[in-house]
Amino acid sequence: MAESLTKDLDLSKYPHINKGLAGIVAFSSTKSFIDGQQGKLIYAGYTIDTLAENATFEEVCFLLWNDRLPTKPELDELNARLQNKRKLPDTVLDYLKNTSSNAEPMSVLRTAVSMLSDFHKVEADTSKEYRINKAISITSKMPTIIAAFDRIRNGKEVISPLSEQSTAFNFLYMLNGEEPGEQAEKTMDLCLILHAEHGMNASTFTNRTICSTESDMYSSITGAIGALKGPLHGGANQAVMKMLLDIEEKDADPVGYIKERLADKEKVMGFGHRVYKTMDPRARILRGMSKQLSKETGHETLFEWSEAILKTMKDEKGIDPNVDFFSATVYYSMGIKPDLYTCIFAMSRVSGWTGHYIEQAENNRLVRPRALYTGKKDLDWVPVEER
Ligand SMILES: CC(=O)SCCNC(=O)CCNC(=O)[C@H](O)C(C)(C)COP(=O)(O)OP(=O)(O)OC[C@H]1O[C@@H](n2cnc3c(N)ncnc32)[C@H](O)[C@@H]1OP(=O)(O)O
Ligand SMILES: O=C([O-])CC(=O)C(=O)O
Repeated sequence: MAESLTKDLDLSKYPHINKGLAGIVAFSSTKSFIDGQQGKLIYAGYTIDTLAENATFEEVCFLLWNDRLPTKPELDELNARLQNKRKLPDTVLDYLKNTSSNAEPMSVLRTAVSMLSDFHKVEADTSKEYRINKAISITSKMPTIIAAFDRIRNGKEVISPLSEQSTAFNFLYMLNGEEPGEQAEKTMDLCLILHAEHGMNASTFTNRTICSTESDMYSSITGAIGALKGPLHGGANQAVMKMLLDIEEKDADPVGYIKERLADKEKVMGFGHRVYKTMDPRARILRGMSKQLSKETGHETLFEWSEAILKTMKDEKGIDPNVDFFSATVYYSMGIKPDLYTCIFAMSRVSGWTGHYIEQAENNRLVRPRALYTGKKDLDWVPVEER
């Protein structure tokens, strides 16, 4: 029942706090469905396996923005619109050139996306088409920001985006300065599909909360990037790689390393999930990709350690890997620097965030939960000299 507009809640009747909002259903959504017991994930009707096998990232974008797959002419049109909007405004490029080479890539991405709003008039246009246009613009520019920053910090020339090819192809081209092969493009495309959407996770919730104040899409996506950056959320993928490289550097036994972490009550990155109580279906797909790529690129040891860690976590804690665990070794095998992994996650998840933004804006109510006050009340004022 809707909260009364004339009467405040009696908080004494709500003594239970759902810490971390666990189990609270705050929105309805057509974007994705997760069965945490069965390990099933659906984007707008299609299982993640169906999409991984058949879709392109651009088709997934269309699906998340329109709740249906595109026809061929619609997909061609979306591809062309994404390709045409990849170029960054000079002011954003200047920012990337002037930022410290030690800056965290996710912080740079967050600031650069926020800067993009300067180049869009704040209009009272609330049409779906207008919002999709903004979603296309942000989605198409995020890969350019990430690749340009990485090249600048390594003293390399920035590569201008292509006005053709897929998001995955163009990103790898701008990052590496050479055209990717078919397999590299396909792997990156698959990673983008797998990370695109995941219900009411922390960054999507942040994005919808900002949207609910009738703020603009750039503000929502900027906030979402900030939420994704943390190691309990998207930041876990780079933390996984840091852990594997630490094991390598210390010449440690991966099983002993993990057992020590657990004995110290530390979290092992890339494991556990608020919703999944079994293997994350994306981790299952990424595991296969990691196995194949590690073999092809001579990183089999990293894959073997990952498998040993997986078994140890299952045996010791009964906890399964999440999407961030095997994506780390997939990106590593592709030669991508670990501190870019969360940016790649963001470059995909922006499709889900913007889909949720549109959905929230079309059926909005201000997000405003309550907190149970546990402080003192009605204290007497003590002048500053007497405290
Ligand atoms: C894209 C994504 O955001 S996927 C998640 C990425 N994050 C990570 O990989 C970070 C590591 N994982 C975690 O910190 C957690 O599993 C989270 C944050 C993802 C989920 O957290 P919650 O649902 O709040 O579960 P919570 O942290 O309460 O864990 C429940 C129990 O499992 C344990 N546990 C959960 N995850 C882990 C882990 N990765 N390593 C060790 N123990 C863990 C907790 O210590 C806790 O044990 P206890 O009951 O004995 O205290
Ligand atoms: O759903 C969550 O809590 C975390 C997330 O974004 C994901 O797993 O992709």
